[in-house]
Amino acid sequence: MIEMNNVYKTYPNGVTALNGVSIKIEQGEFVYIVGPSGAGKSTFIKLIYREEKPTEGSILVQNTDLVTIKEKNIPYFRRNIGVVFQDFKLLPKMTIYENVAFALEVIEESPRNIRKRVMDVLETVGLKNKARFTPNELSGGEQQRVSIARAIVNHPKIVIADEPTGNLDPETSLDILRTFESINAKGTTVLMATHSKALVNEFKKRVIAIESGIIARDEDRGEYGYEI
Ligand SMILES: Nc1ncnc2c1ncn2[C@@H]1O[C@H](COP(=O)(O)OP(=O)(O)OP(=O)(O)O)[C@@H](O)[C@H]1O
Repeated sequence: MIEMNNVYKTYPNGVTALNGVSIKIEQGEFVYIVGPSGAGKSTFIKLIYREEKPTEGSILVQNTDLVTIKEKNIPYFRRNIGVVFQDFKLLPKMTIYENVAFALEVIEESPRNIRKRVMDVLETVGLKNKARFTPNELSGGEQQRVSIARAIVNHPKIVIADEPTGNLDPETSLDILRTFESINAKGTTVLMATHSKALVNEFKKRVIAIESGIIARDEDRGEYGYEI
């Protein structure tokens, strides 16, 4: 579960990105985070995986208090969470296999387990046959599927995606959305910040709209609600 209570975030330059946010997201939900550019969506997301710390308020994620968590415990906490970015963030000199395996090697899995888990997850995203390729030999949609594989290979409870379809065409975006739906169907919470009106209005989910650092709307099966 994700729970924020009266959260404020002011960056060191004085910009207040979140201005009193309270929200509860249960395990297994699929939530779109929408809102105008600069509204605070990425900040909201970064607070959940403890990339940023709130200035005020409380945040509980998977029973971990993200205000009092010790620095040395942050890597353990992050094993609960897979993160997917708009620009994929793949390592260009590594193969697809290595990009995904890297996420496991850093947590000291045995080589045999790593091989099985990486090949299983590449199969899940439909890229088993491209394991030996490097990222620049893949299409944008395929690269995004690799980054999703990397995010889910540890079986996290929560997957967070910050504009995962921002660089992809509509057809490929649909494919990525379906991949997230199948991850969600297995019980993983999915949070997706997006500017895609088409996806939000077609695949109805909970919609949390952030505007000027506050929650402006929170609707089950909501609409995108902005003109683009
Ligand atoms: N590291 C930072 N330091 C200072 N200000 C920041 C930082 N990150 C974000 N901001 C500011 O906080 C506000 C909210 O930014 P945020 O990235 O959360 O918005 P967003 O809703 O994700 O926008 P977009 O849709 O354009 O990605 C903006 O005014 C932004 O300039």
